[in-house]
Amino acid sequence: MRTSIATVSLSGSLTEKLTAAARAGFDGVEIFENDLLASPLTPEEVRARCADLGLSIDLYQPMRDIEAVPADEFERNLRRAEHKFRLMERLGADTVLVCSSVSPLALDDDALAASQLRRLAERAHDAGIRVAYEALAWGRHVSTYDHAWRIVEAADHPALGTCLDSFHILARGSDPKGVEDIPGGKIFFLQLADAPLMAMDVLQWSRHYRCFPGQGGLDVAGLVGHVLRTGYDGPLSLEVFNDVFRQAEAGPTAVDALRSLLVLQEDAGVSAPPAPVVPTGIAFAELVTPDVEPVTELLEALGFARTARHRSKPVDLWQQGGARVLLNTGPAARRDGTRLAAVGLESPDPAGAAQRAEALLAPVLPRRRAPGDVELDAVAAPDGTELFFCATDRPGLPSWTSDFEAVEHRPPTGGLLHVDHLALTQPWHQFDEAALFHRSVLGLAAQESVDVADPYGLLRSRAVANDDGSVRIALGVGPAPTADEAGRAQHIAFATGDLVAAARRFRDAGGRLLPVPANYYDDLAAKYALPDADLEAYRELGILYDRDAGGAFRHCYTETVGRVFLELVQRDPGHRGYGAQNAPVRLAAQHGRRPVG
Ligand SMILES: O=C(O)c1ccc(O)c(O)c1
Ligand SMILES: [Mg+2]
Repeated sequence: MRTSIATVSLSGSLTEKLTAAARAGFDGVEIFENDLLASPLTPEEVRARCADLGLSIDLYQPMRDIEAVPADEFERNLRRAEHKFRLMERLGADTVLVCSSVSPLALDDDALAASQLRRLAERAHDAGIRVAYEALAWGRHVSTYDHAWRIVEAADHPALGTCLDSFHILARGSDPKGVEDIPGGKIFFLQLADAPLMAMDVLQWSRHYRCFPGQGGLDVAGLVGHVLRTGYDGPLSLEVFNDVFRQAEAGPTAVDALRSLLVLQEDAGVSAPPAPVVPTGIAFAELVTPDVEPVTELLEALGFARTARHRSKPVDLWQQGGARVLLNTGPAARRDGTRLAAVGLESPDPAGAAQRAEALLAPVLPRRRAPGDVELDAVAAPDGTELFFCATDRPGLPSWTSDFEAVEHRPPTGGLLHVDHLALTQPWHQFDEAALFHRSVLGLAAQESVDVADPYGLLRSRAVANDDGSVRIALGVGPAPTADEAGRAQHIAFATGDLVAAARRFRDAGGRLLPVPANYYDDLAAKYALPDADLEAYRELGILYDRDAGGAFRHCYTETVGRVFLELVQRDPGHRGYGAQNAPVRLAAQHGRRPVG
């Protein structure tokens, strides 16, 4: 279907918005009046710019406070509308949005609303324009889509139809099934937005928290299904008012937006991109570091062994059980400091996973980095983390390990089994985008997002995982664009069957665990009836404890190197969490310590 986006959804000047929409691949735009008023371009120039960019102008919006007013007021409104119709002719836009009145002058009189909208439609018709009447959820007398439709039906003019907006419909809790009672030809326009579920005033909710479909908690795909069953064949158009997107760069936001529409069309059953190929494990986590010594010391104290070296690049493979860490000391490392730069995802079908990613607009990375390297499918996540779809020593598929040459090593010793989870901190303006990306591109399921108090702000965290928990990624976002190191830190968590033993071994090998205040253990003793010996060991080692219906979660942390720290985890098989309850204590402890390296 044709895709469109309202200019209000993107940041920047009108020109920047149009360019971003076109580059992302949208077919058209809704021109938001304020964007035009603030633009130095004439309407003719905007029209030409859109034509150059291959964008149609699908809607001009909004006209406000038109209908159900006293006669003299309505005459003034008609005059105002005539001006806008002439402007639309210059723009080459043929559909105008009229939102239900919020004016104190508006009367609760449907017959009056219908007759005045009919007169407006007659004038519009003469100008070759169609009027799409939309119920704002906070409209003074008309606030539901079915009410707006009854008025349109009563007005009965070919140039008058309705505009449906998923936010207004779903935020009001209207039954969307009734949409199917509207003839598709009378639905002149369809605007789409999602929103996180919040208990707040609907106007504030709409103006500040709308997000792209799939990023919030509304069933936008279900609504689209109802609309399509009417025979509606106009564009799917995004209209998102959002405080974060207003500030974020328009280019990436537009790509994010189009991805949401691609996923929405898949969910609504109108398109079938290559199916998701859900990863079945973490093949490796790659750290880049300019400062190899502290990282090596950490890995050695944890019992990792350096088992192999890349044939052509300064990359070492460190291994212990099924946990593999690549340590990259190449040029990128000197640029950005120690960070988690890439993740190898064990994939049942690496090429299929890459096709899915590409269809959903993920930037595809070169398959072969250097002559002689194994060809690997890889894409970039929104935060720049490289995701490799790969196979580890599986028959019939090239293994990424073939690029590595074994080196002599002592056996690994630390009792670590595999990667329990990865925690990737997202740029502050890309949190919702990241969750949608990991869910849709990788086929992972997202848990609810949780708020975590940091001493200097609030962090949000949302985990995505596959069914058996062999891939778990915690996406976090810092409190502000300028979050300090603790707020921006990433980590790798390794699973062990015996955390107390693993932590002791690490400490005895010279590793430093993040100390946890005694107050925490007093509280833990009050909360859970833990055996004294366990509590003593936890206190001694800085082990944190959490429990849900599925069992216990014990974890502790190493010190931080650059942006990265490591976590040791002992997870009961049924536990689904990540120790969010303990995160404030961990963050406070980390703020008190400067990272090494
Ligand atoms: O918030 C508003 O005023 C507004 C304007 C136009 C729309 O289409 C809408 O959904 C909301
Ligand atoms: Mg709208």
